[in-house]
Amino acid sequence: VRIVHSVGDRNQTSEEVKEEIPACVFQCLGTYCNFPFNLALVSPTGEQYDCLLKDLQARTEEGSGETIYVVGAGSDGGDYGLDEKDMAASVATVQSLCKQIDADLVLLRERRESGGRVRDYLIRRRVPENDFLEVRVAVVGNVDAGKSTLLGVLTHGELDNGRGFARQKLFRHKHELESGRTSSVGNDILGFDQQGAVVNQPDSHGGGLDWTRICQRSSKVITFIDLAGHEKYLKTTVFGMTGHLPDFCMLMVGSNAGIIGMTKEHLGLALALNVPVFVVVTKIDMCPANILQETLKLLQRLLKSPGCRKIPILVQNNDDVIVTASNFSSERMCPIFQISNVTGENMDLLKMFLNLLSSRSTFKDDEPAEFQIDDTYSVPGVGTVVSGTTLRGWIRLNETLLLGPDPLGVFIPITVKSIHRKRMPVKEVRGGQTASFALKKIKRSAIRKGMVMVSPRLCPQASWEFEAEILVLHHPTTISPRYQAMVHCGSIRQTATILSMSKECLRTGDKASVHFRFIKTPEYLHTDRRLVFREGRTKAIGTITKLLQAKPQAKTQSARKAASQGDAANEDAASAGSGSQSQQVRLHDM
Ligand SMILES: Nc1nc2c(ncn2[C@@H]2O[C@H](COP(=O)(O)OP(=O)(O)OP(=O)(O)O)[C@@H](O)[C@H]2O)c(=O)[nH]1
Repeated sequence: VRIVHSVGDRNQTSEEVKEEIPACVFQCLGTYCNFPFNLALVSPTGEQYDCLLKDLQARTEEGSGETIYVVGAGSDGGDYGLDEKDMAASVATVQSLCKQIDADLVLLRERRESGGRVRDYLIRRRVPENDFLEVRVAVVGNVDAGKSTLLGVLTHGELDNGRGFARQKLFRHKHELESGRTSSVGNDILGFDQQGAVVNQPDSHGGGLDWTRICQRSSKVITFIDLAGHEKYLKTTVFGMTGHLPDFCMLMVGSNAGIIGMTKEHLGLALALNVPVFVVVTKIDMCPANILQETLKLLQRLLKSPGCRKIPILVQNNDDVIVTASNFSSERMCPIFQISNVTGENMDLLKMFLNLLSSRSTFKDDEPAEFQIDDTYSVPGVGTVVSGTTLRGWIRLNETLLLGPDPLGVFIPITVKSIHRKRMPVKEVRGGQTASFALKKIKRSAIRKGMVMVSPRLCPQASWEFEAEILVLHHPTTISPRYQAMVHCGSIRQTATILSMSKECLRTGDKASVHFRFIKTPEYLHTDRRLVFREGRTKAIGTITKLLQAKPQAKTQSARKAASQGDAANEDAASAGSGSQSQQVRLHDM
């Protein structure tokens, strides 16, 4: 549980406190220094100020550039409150701390407690122009739950009429997406400025959204990964949940229809992949009260069940939003919103919550780059373009990375010709950010989803075989060696065969160590990565425990031929002209 920082009890004097504090409390060591004394923010000593600053730095780093900060609460988490004068002094201290780390302070709420006022602030670091915090939210739920409608309402700022008005806008947008310039998984963006106001403004003529403008004005951009609700698209949904690395999952439930169809399936998938889930119950304007209560009751029961072990919280007001958002990354808390896309009821609570979500990806400056490819494009005049997620490190323009593995397990050097982030040209991207790269000297057909581009420092190797600890969630009969099913791991999606297992056969609910082998090509894998193993209604989840390496092989004749064809194709693309900027801007990176 992310602990909301609390300083400023009213129960002790600073002098009493100083005597009690062991010296180690002041050695921040990069962790929180939770002052067990009052007035820490009112008039901190130099040493205390430094400690508070280090603490704030650590907390904003952990929260990918932001944190929720409580002024006037007890160090034990209890609310004590400050009088007006001490509150003003404390806020001045926090403002000064924020200035040091180039962050802004936004008041979220003020409460009155027995000892005075308590305030919650959002502290958000300023981002350079053309940069923004990025949070990915996968949108799942059964057909007709109102997914497209909600995304239309959120991103276009106009309410629905209950007959598909809001989603039409999205479809117009999607139609653009479908004209070959996007991934098969639809996505939409919602930008928030530094104060938490929505910046999306569709143009008055076509109703489209200018992504570049949104990104330029935003401090934070939420990307909704709109996954299909229909069962026949489950493969795409699983790919979206594993390959697009969502930070969070928004599970939509129609209040009148309840928990039907794919709802449980999608929830199970999010749980299997350890993606924190929040639920949005829609259509409350048209649902009789008793049916709504029944849906909520069943939903809460499902979330609390041993399979889910969540703590459902019905979000009713701003206080609930702040509490749930502060503790959401813990995965156990599961906020439930009840909204109407037609009347707009509770939409502000949902927007406030989205603004407070911070990315779960952590970033270290010195890590070697790793980028996973989830889609490829061939853009006239530009050449081959790949889109995907930067898992770690920095990737810069004109940098040379290793792309692979090809069917022989070989990685080849590749140069990044241009980079786009949300359709905006940029010079670099870093871990946690999605991007599109135009690549030099490679044919689109030589690249497939699941390949990676990594720093040569990583000396990447491809694996045909691996071991994983798996848990069978569902299988109608038994699984035994030679069984084949689709392995989803990150953006890898390939059939694998079970070679051997630590048990003779596996049934629903069984756990085992399993030795897999890919059937078509070796893949670039990591231990500790989650995987989903599925075939029809059969599903298992697991974690990779061991890679069984296939040595990188010397280039064979056919590989050389493929590479030279790539060169030729690329030269063609280059000679077709380089008026690429506008075309690339239209590209849909995630
Ligand atoms: N009255 C009312 N109607 C709604 C609400 N939300 C969505 N609808 C309507 O419900 C219908 C289905 O909504 P969609 O947004 O298409 O549902 P979906 O979940 O995206 O469905 P798929 O894309 O097929 O998975 C549309 O006619 C919407 O106008 C709501 O809050 N209230």
